[in-house]
Amino acid sequence: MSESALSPLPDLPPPPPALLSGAALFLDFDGTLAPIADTPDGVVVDGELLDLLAQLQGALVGRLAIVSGRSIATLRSLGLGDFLLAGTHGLELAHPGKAIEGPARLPAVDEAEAAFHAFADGKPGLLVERKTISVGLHFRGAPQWAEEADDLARRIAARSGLALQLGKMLVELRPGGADKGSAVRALMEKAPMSGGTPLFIGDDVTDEEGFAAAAELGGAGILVGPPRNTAAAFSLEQVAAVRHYLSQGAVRDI
Ligand SMILES: O=P(O)(O)OC[C@H]1O[C@H](O[C@H]2O[C@H](CO)[C@@H](O)[C@H](O)[C@H]2O)[C@H](O)[C@@H](O)[C@@H]1O
Repeated sequence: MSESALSPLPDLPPPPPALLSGAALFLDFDGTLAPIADTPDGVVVDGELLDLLAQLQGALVGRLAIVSGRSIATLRSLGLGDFLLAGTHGLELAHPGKAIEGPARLPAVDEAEAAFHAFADGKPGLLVERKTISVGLHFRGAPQWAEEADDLARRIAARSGLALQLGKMLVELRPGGADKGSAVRALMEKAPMSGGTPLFIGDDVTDEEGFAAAAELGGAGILVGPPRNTAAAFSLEQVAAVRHYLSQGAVRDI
């Protein structure tokens, strides 16, 4: 029996509100700011969240970035265009009102998308998500296909050179060369994020590189959700707890 099976992972402590003071705040989106929904399109950004983010952005003198697996085009279409955005797991970057910086869509991604469609056709509940420079295969609506979806994505990654990105009930194929950790490091070198202490809040495996980069740079990560092996130092239970935590920063003079 493995050691992890014998000893349950310890609960991480909740983050002290004082961490928000002087923070350069990196926020994951799905599962952190917005609850997980059945499908990618089922997520709505409510006015309360936008107000909270705007207040924090003001209190932190602009040191707030949303770092998501979603493409920047999608984040903007969700109403998040007034914030500094890192999209597609750190591959894309955009300042409010400015052009998106990032690689072009590769032919290999189109081929992967065709292969995902061929696999998903006739299997109700599977969903292919076409993203600007990547493609996802979601099995939240048909978890019985999880293993085969994973096998397929691994095979395509091995022959195409695309990076396999695991997510919540999701496999994704994308160009390599960046992750949420590299996004944190790049953003911390320049205004508005430089000068703050990085604090990364996220729930998914793609957020682990963000937690590690924040810790390396003298800050910390906050894991949203149950205990797991993580580079985060603190945890919050769920989206509502994240919003409550952030609201303490929004009303203080930070
Ligand atoms: O880095 P994130 O902002 O957390 O984005 C990660 C992925 O989020 C979305 O998928 C996840 O959320 C969906 C809506 O709640 C859910 O239906 C799905 O099962 C989750 O995997 C998004 O669709 C992906 O593109 C992001 O990579």
